[in-house]
Amino acid sequence: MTEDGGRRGRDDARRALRVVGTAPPSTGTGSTEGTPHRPADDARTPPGLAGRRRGSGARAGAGRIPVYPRVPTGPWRPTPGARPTRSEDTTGDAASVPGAGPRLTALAPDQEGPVEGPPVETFEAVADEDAAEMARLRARAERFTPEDEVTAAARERAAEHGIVAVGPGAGAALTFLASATRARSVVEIGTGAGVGTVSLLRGMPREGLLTSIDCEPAHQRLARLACVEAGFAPGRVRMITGRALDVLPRLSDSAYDLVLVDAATVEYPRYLEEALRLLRPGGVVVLDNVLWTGRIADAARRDAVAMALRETVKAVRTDERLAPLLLPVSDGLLCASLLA
Ligand SMILES: C[S@@+](CC[C@H](N)C(=O)[O-])C[C@H]1O[C@@H](n2cnc3c(N)ncnc32)[C@H](O)[C@@H]1O
Repeated sequence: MTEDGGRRGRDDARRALRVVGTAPPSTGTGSTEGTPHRPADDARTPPGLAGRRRGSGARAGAGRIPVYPRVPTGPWRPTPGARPTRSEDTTGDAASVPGAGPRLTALAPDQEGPVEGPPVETFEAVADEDAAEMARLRARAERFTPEDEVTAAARERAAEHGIVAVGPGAGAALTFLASATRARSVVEIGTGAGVGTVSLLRGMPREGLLTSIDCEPAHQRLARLACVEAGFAPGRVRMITGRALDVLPRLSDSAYDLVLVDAATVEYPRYLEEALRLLRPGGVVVLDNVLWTGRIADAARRDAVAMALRETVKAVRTDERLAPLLLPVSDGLLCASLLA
């Protein structure tokens, strides 16, 4: 595609985002739904582990897991055009970054009340009959690639521990993307019970290394078990325990082929920025749960999760450096490749 063609397409995409106006703020239900409960030790020197930042990131047998107290947070605000500040000093071991280890749980933005702000942009409305037909097609696509016993067991453990694993369709898409891009170095933000981890590893070449970040060590134990059951050597995965936004700045610029985002939804805009910094040209970022079981399209929802997801979707659609694609599998897999 020519540059003009690319720009025209993106202009169309921008127009397709509907400005819905200032919808009445949702009151917040106190529910944690929509904030999927998303979890240092590898002797291998991973590709891209920091200590050697290149440039400034200028391109633009686990038991039952206890329920931990929520981390109090201030209200989330949209951050148009903002880049997170990162310490210049990024030397050190990513496994010992501040924030590693403490017991955290995903944020509960719905409990923080509505977010005030500019008019909401969301997806175009779809006629009911179209939606019903699409739902049927999606259900078929979801069952097109049946899961094996290993994945089914990992999924069951995820459910037992309250972890929202990637859906079957999304898992198949991850294997496909890792294989099609021959992804040798992959970052997974949100290890969970390892359903996504195993899906990615199955598509990666044998020499590939997957770096997986989660703030819950217990979740990472479940994921390790899933990897062992799937027959992957421990050296194929580097688990880093810590908060994603503490760990990610320590990974090197332009060193990764694929980044999967599946942790705290309210942090998606910042994960996206980090992911674009980590990717090499031609690399692919994949964000799970962007359709949020359809709730993202409801303009009346102005809570932090909805706002963060919309901000992320808009950023991916309008960034001229990216070739975006929304796969309506599972809960919505937003993909984008970084144009070379
Ligand atoms: C939706 S689950 C990931 C599911 C995983 N992809 C799978 O398929 O099994 C999200 C994970 O992100 C973790 N998480 C939530 N907030 C986080 C944060 N701020 N930093 C790191 N991990 C986080 C949770 O502990 C949880 O294991």
